[in-house]
Amino acid sequence: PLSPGFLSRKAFAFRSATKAKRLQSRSAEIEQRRLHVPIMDRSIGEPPPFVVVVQGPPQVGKSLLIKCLVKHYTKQNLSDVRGPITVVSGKSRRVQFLECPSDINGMIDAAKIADLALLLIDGSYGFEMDTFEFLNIMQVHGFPKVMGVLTHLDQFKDVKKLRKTKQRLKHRFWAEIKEGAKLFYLSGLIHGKYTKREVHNLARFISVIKPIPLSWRMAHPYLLADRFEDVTSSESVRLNRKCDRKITLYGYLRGCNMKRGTKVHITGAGDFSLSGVTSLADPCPLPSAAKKRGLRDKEKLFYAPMSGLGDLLYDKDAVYININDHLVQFSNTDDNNASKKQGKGNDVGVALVKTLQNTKYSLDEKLDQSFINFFGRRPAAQSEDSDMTGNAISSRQNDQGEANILAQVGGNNLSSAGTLESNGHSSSECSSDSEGDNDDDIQPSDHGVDLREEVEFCNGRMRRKAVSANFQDDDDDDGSDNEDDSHNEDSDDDHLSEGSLSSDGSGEALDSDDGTENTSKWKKSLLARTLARRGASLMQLVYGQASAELDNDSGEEGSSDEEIFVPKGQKKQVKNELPSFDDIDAEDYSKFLKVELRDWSNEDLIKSIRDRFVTGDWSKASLRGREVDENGEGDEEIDGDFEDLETGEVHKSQAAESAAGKPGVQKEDELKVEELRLKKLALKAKFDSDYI
Ligand SMILES: Nc1nc2c(ncn2[C@@H]2O[C@H](COP(=O)(O)OP(=O)(O)OP(=O)(O)O)[C@@H](O)[C@H]2O)c(=O)[nH]1
Repeated sequence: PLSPGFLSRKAFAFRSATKAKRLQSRSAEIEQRRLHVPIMDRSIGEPPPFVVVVQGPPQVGKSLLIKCLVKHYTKQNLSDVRGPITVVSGKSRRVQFLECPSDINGMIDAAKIADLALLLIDGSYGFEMDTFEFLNIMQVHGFPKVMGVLTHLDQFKDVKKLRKTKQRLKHRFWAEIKEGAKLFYLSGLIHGKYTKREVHNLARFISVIKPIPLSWRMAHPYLLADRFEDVTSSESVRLNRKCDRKITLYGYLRGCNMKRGTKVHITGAGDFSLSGVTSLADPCPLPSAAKKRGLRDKEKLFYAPMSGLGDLLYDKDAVYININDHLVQFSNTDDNNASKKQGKGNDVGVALVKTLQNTKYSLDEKLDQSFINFFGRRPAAQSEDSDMTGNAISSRQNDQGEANILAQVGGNNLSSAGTLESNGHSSSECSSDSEGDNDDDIQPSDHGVDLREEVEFCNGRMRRKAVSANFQDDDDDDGSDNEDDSHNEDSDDDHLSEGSLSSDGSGEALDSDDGTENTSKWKKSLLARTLARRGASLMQLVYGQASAELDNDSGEEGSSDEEIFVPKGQKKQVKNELPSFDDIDAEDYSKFLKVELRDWSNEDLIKSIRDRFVTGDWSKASLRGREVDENGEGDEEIDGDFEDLETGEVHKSQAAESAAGKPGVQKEDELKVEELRLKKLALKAKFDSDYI
């Protein structure tokens, strides 16, 4: 029989007051969050282009993908991917592609401005550490939309194995990012390019993705410079090569408005004050806007000044027309690949003339600067002038502590990869067991984490494989293949349907609130790895010596042990590099960290700042100070003169005494002293008459 209590209960009603309260506050919180979601202000004009950062380990196909996408949108062949490339991708949408450098500093910079990150993964090799490092960095800067792209899938000869690998990588990608995160497959190359159909589908995906409004970015003005120019007068550069430069930076302003005179931080260069901001004509307007202006007969669909693509350059007060290099054979351009454009190969004569154009110093100057090195030791690296070169997103230092530590090891590996790359990109199998230095497992295994870094020599270079305990890379096992991957064999329609699904926000972004069962432990592992490295002594890593000797090197100048390890010139340079108060860039506060403190027990130093604590005439203040002093017997110099009222003795200042030789000055001083004395006598007489 049903109890009366049960009958009186309503369906879906709360039974516990606390639970009801909790749910109520949660729904109120969700509502508030919805209300406070930052919204892009479209009233000012067209929104700036959507930034797509293409990231991946070296040689994964980043440049090729950007070239293919640019070709898809603009029908233009891009010879070189340099700097941001803006293309019109739809009636009311522009996309700015940016290749993320393979070093950690570049990754940090790129993560700050990415609206969408395309994570390129070499399907034939598997996940590499670069991907996880980039994910970790993005987590710090506000997570944008993320999409994985698998390349090098044509290296699988066996269809079955390809299918299995795709599935394995997809599940791992989901586990690392989020269930349902989009992973795109680029099945191979045709005539050295990705297939048109796949590029088309990827472009459709990119166009449907909406950027996540990140509150910090919405509240701060920032711009990705797509062009920069040094406008310092050549005369001042000639007089002083290290003079303060004036740089003009061009780019789309994002976030909010920038104020005139505000301070800006340029990544890799430091803090600077802005001398002016000007709005220019849009170099890559939307088709609708271009029509309205009616100034162009041909729609311009791209803008990539750093890559040398495009014929017009917009300046503050001028528009420049680029003439193709083959039309002006010997003009001095900064395009290194100019000869390639001609399609005739490298002509010796042309190359000679071009090198002459690039000569900065005459032969005499070069001879003056040259020196003979008797020993094989490298001279202390000369700090060359601080010219900004290349990409506006350049390397930056000392910003993200954790990331920087990763960079130390990552950088080493990458640089070694650079030297090995000259062997060429061979399609040989990984030779992980053929070399003595293989399997340098940097990761200490006693952390109990599921992500491990495995350095190995593969395809002609060093690669850092991201090995997970949960996802075995057992390519060889050809066990039962009857998994349900019919949905995974992607037809193009599959891509599109998934695309529309992910475009409503359920797909790519890593959301910390949900997806608990799929949250991977890679962040934890990276942190553990970083902490482990932090403790390691560089001395020990490089020389295999106990670091104890290093600790007391500051005290012992001529320690013979040090001289073995540190080239003399370099050691001196390191010491000189410590900035002092005088040469420090006062605007860059980060540099204060290394400042040498002054010795404030030094009497002269104290005197040098004495004036800062006194307003008005120092001599009077000093006089007052001395009058207050009861003894009047200090060793300090007396700057003013006074009369001791008790003894009637007149003390003269040293200045007055030294000036005694000059009659004019002496007279004036005597008059003053006399006047003062009389005043004091009058005061004394008044005092005596009152009290005695
Ligand atoms: N077989 C095959 N080769 C590919 C694929 N994707 C890229 N490549 C080749 O890989 C090489 C490197 O491609 P890039 O686009 O220069 O790679 P990247 O990532 O820009 O390289 P870095 O700029 O050096 O980091 C090129 O020779 C490409 O043709 C692919 O899917 N299959």
